[in-house]
Amino acid sequence: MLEFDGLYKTYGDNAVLRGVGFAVPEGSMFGFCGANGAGKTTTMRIAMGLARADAGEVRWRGRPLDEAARRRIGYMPEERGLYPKMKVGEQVAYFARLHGLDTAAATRASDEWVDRLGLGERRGDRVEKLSLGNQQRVQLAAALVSRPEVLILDEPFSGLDPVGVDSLAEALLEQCRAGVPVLFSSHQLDLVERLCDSVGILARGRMVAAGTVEELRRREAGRLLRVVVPDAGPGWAAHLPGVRVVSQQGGDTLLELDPATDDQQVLAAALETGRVTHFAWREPSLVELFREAVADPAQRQEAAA
Ligand SMILES: Nc1ncnc2c1ncn2[C@@H]1O[C@H](COP(=O)(O)OP(=O)(O)OP(=O)(O)O)[C@@H](O)[C@H]1O
Repeated sequence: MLEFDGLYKTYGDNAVLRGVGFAVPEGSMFGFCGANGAGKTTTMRIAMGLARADAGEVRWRGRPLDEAARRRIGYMPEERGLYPKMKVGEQVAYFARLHGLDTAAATRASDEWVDRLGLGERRGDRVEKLSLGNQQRVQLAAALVSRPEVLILDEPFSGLDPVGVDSLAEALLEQCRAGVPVLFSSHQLDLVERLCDSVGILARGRMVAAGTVEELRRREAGRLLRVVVPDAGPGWAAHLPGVRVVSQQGGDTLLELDPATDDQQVLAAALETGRVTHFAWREPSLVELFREAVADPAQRQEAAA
């Protein structure tokens, strides 16, 4: 288990982390989400010893991470860290040697990962000649080449085309299946939903939501109602008590109901407009869960008032 426990970090008067805690079991994939500037990179940098926490610690298999343990972590930093003049194959082999492989093993591992990430034909090219997405693949190969026990990846999918996304996703799932805990940050919530066993959403210095996507959904279940009323005017639901109109396109309306609101009253109001062709609870998407979780509670109360 990779555990983040009670992390605090303040830069000047900016309290970035205010008690961040979560765990990534071995063999599972954790999607680390949060708005820009929420503190995801800071959390990962603390794990890697690149920033110091004011309080709290990160443990791997019950022990606080030290330099030796960190050498067994595959890390992809946000700022990336490739040598532009080095050739792709040499670059990946270089990272393998940094993690303790001898020259022959490093070359073999480099060849394997360069091929698996679809860079075989670029092996002899300098990194600087590669597109951004291909440089990203080299960076990933560098994180994977030492057969790490843990993977910590800062926005590994950003900038990749769909084929790149698929090959990266497959590589990460394979690591998971081999028992490696994988933590990655991403703003691509569809990907997080598709790949991750669990998700954490960071906001206001804390994990405001964490669990499987199913658990997060259940927490919000029974709140989103889709009603299709083809003959209704645009404002038909605007003044219903305990109801917020999330979206409306033509008669296709998505409503959020307060827990105490009676759905049958909403149905009655819908019928008053004419035909009702669809009336059903809808599971929130991860994007909707994210919006809900990161929304400032004070603003939400204001909006409801
Ligand atoms: N070295 C630093 N000195 C001062 N402030 C910093 C430093 N590093 C990060 N911060 C601040 O900490 C906050 C969190 O930044 P961080 O990069 O961890 O967020 P993030 O969730 O990774 O954001 P993004 O999704 O945009 O990458 C931001 O307000 C940032 O300006």
